[in-house]
Amino acid sequence: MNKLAVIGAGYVGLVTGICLASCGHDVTCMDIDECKIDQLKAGRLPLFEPGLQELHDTNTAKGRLSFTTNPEQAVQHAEGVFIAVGTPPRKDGGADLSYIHNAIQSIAPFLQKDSVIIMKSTVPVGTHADVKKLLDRTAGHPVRLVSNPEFLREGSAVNDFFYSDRIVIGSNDPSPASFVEQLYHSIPSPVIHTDPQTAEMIKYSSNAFLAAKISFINEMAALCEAEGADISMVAAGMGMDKRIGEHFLKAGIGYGGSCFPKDTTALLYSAAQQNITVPLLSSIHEVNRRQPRVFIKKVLDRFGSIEGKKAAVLGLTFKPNTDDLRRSPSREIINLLVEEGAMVTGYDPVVSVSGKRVWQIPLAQTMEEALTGADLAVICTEWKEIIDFPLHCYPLYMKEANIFDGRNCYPVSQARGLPLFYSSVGRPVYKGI
Ligand SMILES: NC(=O)c1ccc[n+]([C@@H]2O[C@H](COP(=O)([O-])OP(=O)(O)OC[C@H]3O[C@@H](n4cnc5c(N)ncnc54)[C@H](O)[C@@H]3O)[C@@H](O)[C@H]2O)c1
Ligand SMILES: O=c1ccn([C@@H]2O[C@H](COP(=O)(O)OP(=O)(O)O[C@H]3O[C@H](CO)[C@@H](O)[C@H](O)[C@H]3O)[C@@H](O)[C@H]2O)c(=O)[nH]1
Repeated sequence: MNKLAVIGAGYVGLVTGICLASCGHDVTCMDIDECKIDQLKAGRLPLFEPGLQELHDTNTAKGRLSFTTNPEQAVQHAEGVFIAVGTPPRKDGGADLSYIHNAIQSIAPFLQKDSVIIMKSTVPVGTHADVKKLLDRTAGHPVRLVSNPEFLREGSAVNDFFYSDRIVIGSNDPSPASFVEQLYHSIPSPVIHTDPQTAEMIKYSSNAFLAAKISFINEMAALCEAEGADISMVAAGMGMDKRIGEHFLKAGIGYGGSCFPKDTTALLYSAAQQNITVPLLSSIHEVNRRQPRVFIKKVLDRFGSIEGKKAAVLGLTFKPNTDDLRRSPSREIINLLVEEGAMVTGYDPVVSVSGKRVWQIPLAQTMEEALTGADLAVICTEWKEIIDFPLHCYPLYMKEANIFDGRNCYPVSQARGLPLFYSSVGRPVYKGI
């Protein structure tokens, strides 16, 4: 068992720290955000992630987890130090590495001579070499640095950590690489060892490929609508081919979140820096950018104008089982509805109860409240609560049950015979009114 530090107690930092504590390691999580650390010290997680609070409580009780804002305290005895700070997009699309640089500068003076720094943050190819130089210079001695990108998904992060499809370890030196591998010894996932730049590239290529699957299926959905085919069945039929695979073929209003949008643009930026044309990559991004507007056109086609209409937007987070609103397609959908003059009320199973004020719109406390008196409902996130809310209940609350389902939550057959209008993505429209 090892003494570890995690720098950055955000999504990845907390999942990494708490799960590694569950593997038996002694972990200190450090963040510059005092509110976050105070909250963590008081036993509350600053984010919603199924299963994480329970693991946090167990490991805190066992004395394996602690939290601090002090970099020296975090790293002075640590054999391994994970860097998990953000790498948000800059205006030009490139990744902003200033948080990485600041984190390195704050910890380097306090590192043990033989400790291993492990890069969990998603960083552009080539960053490893630059960070290594910065580390050596600031620490005043050579520091061992390993690239260890993270592949967890929000909403299923705990499971993804313990049952990861692979653990990628990028290093030119076998000794720190095997140190990192043994940290994960209780996790039954295959390990792939590469050089650092290949590890960095695996992360970006994986996200770009998954984003490509989504943009591809969304483009096919548009064709399905024109031809009267059903994208759900098309995806099922395609996915049965093992070479294609069934996952990430759900058509909808496009991908959001803190990763796909920023990582595809960062890759585009890197390609431009290298003077390499990447038309496929550009299209993935472009198709996704257009997707909310394509969806709202269905609303406008139905109503002509939505000026003064009451719209309920169901689901605000970028996907279910998280409270993360970063780059959520719901935001663009809401902006477009408001731009067209609609009066929007939002509902989200997690955000509504949090008491947060989101995007300047009123939030209802229940789905029924959001739907009451509405002229149209737009489903943006496939929360279980929304899927479980039967289609036949919409007309009970709405002024007129015009439902625009951006996540294909219901089988179209469920609409049959009901007094409602049901339009989804890539599937036949049902006009019961
Ligand atoms: N969110 C995901 O699902 C996910 C999955 C895989 C990889 N990633 C990558 O992991 C990295 C972190 O993402 P995230 O979603 O956890 O970000 P986040 O914004 O949730 O958390 C980052 C944290 O780092 C802290 N921080 C900033 N500067 C610091 C410093 N100098 N010292 C200590 N703490 C500092 C911030 O206060 C914040 O709490 C990114 O590179 C992201 O691309 C994210
Ligand atoms: O078939 C699909 C699958 C996903 N999405 C959307 O794609 C976005 C991202 O979803 P998902 O990938 O499940 O969530 P993230 O938590 O953003 O995880 C992605 O980004 C992380 C950060 O890099 C990686 O670690 C994960 O492997 C990668 O899946 C969400 O808006 C989803 O609604 C679709 O529209 N259709």
